[in-house]
Amino acid sequence: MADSAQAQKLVYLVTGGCGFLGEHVVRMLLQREPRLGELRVFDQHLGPWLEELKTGSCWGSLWWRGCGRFPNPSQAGIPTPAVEQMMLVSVHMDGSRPVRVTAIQGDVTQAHEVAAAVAGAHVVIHTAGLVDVFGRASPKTIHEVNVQGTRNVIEACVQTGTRFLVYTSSMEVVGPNTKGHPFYRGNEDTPYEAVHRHPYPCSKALAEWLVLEANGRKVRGGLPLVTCALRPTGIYGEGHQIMRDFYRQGLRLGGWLFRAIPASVEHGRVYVGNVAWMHVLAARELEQRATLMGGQVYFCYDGSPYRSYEDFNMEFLGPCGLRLVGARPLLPYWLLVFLAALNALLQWLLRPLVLYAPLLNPYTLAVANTTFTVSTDKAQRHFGYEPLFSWEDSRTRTILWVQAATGSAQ
Ligand SMILES: NC(=O)C1=CN([C@@H]2O[C@H](COP(=O)(O)OP(=O)(O)OC[C@H]3O[C@@H](n4cnc5c(N)ncnc54)[C@H](O)[C@@H]3O)[C@@H](O)[C@H]2O)C=CC1
Ligand SMILES: C[C@H](CCCC(C)(C)O)[C@H]1CC[C@H]2[C@@H]3[C@H](O)CC4=CC(=O)CC[C@]4(C)[C@H]3CC[C@]12C
Repeated sequence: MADSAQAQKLVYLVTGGCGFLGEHVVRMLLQREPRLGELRVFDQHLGPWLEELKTGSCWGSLWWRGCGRFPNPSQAGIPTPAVEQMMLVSVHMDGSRPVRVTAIQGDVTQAHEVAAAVAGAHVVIHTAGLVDVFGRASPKTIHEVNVQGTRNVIEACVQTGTRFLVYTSSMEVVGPNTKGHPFYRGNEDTPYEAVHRHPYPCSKALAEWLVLEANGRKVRGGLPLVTCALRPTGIYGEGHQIMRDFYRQGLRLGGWLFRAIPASVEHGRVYVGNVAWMHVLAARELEQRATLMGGQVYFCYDGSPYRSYEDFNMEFLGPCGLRLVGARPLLPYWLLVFLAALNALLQWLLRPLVLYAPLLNPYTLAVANTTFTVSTDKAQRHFGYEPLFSWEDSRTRTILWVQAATGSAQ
């Protein structure tokens, strides 16, 4: 954004701002976005950590809960959302100047709630999504949140005049595909047959397409919308629930995990702090580099090593006392396929009675068992991204989190 606007304070909205990635994006913006004037955190479930922002702030006295009014609602004739909100005032980590943080409890599937939250924002970072590959939610719900929710965000930008939209997509919009073709250290231009059947990747692919297609649409006031999509591979780091689940599973099994996937199958992983940093940089650079970045996709990458899903997890779980048994998978692949199919059948049979959603199902097995890694520098070339955290830092931070989250610190 223009130099003359150096002093201009920008309003950012982060949807899904209380999720695993969203929280890191919010904290990163507060720490590293000098032009941040107001930060709106929109989520269906507001996290208690938002209140820590207030505690950590010397401006902490200004705080309302359930005030029911949004600061800038009438700007585009948008009604205020009938949701609980809280406002608090926080500061940058360097204590330089205040930033207003507004937490908005809302649902992206509700167009009026999204429009009210977007009104007056300069930039929207849309990370909210239903991440479900285990069959916990129905395909319809996944579609509503991921596709209709994204459509609502785009329409809200157009209606209210917000020009910059960064969408959190996923590697899953590319693959692994249903045929199990490997994607070996590919980039954004690598040809690949992207064929999906599972509701989650289908929804992410459709939502990404909507976002990219919206690039260039005229927003209220006549200027063009500028959009881009970031595609993380498997994200890890502080707050990664599946990592914690694997740790607990290992503890239940006496400190052992059993190899199910060959070590030669590479699964792309990226540290959450770097994914968040990439979002902040992309959002910052969208105006200045609109022609270059508008309508583009970027894989998220950093210096995390290429490993199998299980070997990668052991980088963190090993130092927490777990061991991975077997240089090769202990069970033959056909048996895993059978067990995954059995799980799917049980899920279907039990659905009227109870939700049975184990980690192993035909889809997760196929993803874990198909090489999918990226090697690219597109984000560096287009908007100057360099990972903020080295592999060593990312690893240490994640280990400390697993230890703290599970009480395994020695
Ligand atoms: N976790 C991963 O490995 C990857 C995640 N992604 C994408 O990153 C984004 C964030 O994912 P995570 O942080 O892992 O998931 P998460 O589940 O921790 O966070 C998603 C957030 O969105 C919120 N949300 C869900 N439905 C909502 C609704 N209807 N209205 C408002 N908020 C709603 C949730 O409350 C949650 O706070 C998602 O869009 C996901 O598709 C992409 C690649 C990899
Ligand atoms: C849960 C899977 C591991 C199961 C191992 C098994 C079959 C031996 O029990 C996870 C393996 C790969 C994960 C996915 C991958 O990292 C890509 C993703 C991207 C997203 O956008 C959302 C999450 C996920 C689908 C992720 C989900 C867990 C795995 C399938």
